[in-house]
Amino acid sequence: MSRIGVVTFPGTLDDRDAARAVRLAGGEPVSLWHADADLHGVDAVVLPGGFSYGDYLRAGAISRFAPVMTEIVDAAHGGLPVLGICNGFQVLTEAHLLPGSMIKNDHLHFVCREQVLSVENVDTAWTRDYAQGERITIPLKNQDGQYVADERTLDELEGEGRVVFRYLDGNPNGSRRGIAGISNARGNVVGLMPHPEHAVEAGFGPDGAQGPRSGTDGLRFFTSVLTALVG
Ligand SMILES: NC(=O)CC[C@H](N)C(=O)O
Repeated sequence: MSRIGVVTFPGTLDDRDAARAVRLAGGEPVSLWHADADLHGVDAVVLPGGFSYGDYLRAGAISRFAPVMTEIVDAAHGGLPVLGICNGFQVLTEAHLLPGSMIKNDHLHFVCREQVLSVENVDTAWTRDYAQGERITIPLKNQDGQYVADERTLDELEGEGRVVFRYLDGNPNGSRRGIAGISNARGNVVGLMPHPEHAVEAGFGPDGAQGPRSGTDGLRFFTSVLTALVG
């Protein structure tokens, strides 16, 4: 059974939900601590949501220097699948595994809602179980969710198909070009602001592709990586 590491920093909130999502998808979650100096042989890593180090300085700016991140950055360059969800996405940009930055939502308020997204690239380790262009609904909850990058970087991301998710039915935070999530060039590292791990169990997540109150549109992130690992 594939072992998926779930990292806990001081201030992480969603590590338990991420571990549960891994388990429901059929994987074995392995807890990784911010101070760990090795990855305990995991096959992939999830950086969950929350407020690591209290979002001091800038969300993700301190976590980037945690010992576990040194290992994750090295392993990601070697092809290890890494998923950053919300605060995890912020950590990935701060660690330069993904380009661009996350700044305050344009309206300067915390947002918490059910968010519709389009899946625009199914050639990544974390999206292969979705259909190209599929519409999914998962929760969004953050204050620093506005994705920004210079025009050249944005053009490059678009040109290389690395915009993996885009907001539909309105842009909730002013993100450039409605970008909700991106990948690295190789497709093993993916980051997004909305939370797939909160939409993995029937009856508990938002309405999704499977019909009213199905609530499982996020589960295929986790089945995707398990398939990618065996395939
Ligand atoms: N849900 C989260 O992970 C919150 C992320 C982040 N700290 C923010 O509020 O922007």
